[in-house]
Amino acid sequence: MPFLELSLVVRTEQQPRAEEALDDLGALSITLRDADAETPDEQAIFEPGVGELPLWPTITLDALFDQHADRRGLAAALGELLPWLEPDQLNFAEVADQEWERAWMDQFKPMPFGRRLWIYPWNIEPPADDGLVVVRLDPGLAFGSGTHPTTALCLEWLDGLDLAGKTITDYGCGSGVLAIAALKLGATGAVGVDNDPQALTASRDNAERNGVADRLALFLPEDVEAEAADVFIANILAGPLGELAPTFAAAAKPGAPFAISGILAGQQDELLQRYAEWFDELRVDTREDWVRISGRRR
Ligand SMILES: C[S@@+](CC[C@H](N)C(=O)[O-])C[C@H]1O[C@@H](n2cnc3c(N)ncnc32)[C@H](O)[C@@H]1O
Repeated sequence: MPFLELSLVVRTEQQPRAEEALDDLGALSITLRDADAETPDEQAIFEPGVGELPLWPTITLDALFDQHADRRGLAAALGELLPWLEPDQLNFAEVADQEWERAWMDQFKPMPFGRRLWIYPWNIEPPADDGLVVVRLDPGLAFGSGTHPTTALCLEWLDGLDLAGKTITDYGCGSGVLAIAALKLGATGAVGVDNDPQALTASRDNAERNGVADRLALFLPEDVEAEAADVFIANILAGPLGELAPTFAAAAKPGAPFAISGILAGQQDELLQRYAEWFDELRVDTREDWVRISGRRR
């Protein structure tokens, strides 16, 4: 399937906001490159999804959209989200599906999180060891392989909970990695929510791959039909986390442990204030430049 690629050249300090805007507009994947690199060999490529903050002075963000996406509409919406954007910072191209989005899978190795949990690429056979909880994953174009610090923060938090017999809601499920990990750690049922239909497809495929599809219900945000859960987790971005706080409060049972991530260091204070309306025992944990807030529904 070919894609529409929107490339954006920005200064380093503009990158987080530009990436958030592309994500909000529904980019299927976002890759970061050094805009000043002259040869492909010099162009270190960051993993898809929300990126780190590289030291390059200028950065090219390559965002993939559905091939039928409206170029003019995207350019106008970006102009509203990023008022400093000049037309010459933007470029559209059609790209063939060269499976390039999978090239990074070669770098994707088994990774441990917490005491028992491991994420394995779908094409590597895990060892037979009853003490390990293994999630087999093919993120495809959806975000969530475990390589990003925010996913890692969430996986470690899940590994530290007693999930036996519990239900969980994973809001912004991406590849389904968190919901599937929770099910493999003992949760009886999970709800995954994402506003990207491609993420729901990836979550379903991964749930099948892990033999937990019958315990995972998947919804677009507008279609959610689910009771409040025993545990709640959301790894999105600070903006939507702030807006969705009342939705999350309603989705978590009284006393439910909750965690949110996707928060850049420095963005946590406003969220702590907002979530204190519904959640207690709030604490902040950090990994690289990213933050996880956890606590308990009042
Ligand atoms: C950073 S990824 C997290 C994926 C996975 N849960 C993980 O931890 O790796 C965020 C996901 O949230 C979804 N998302 C962003 N804004 C959303 C919103 N307002 N409602 C539902 N999903 C949203 C994106 O499509 C994306 O799949």
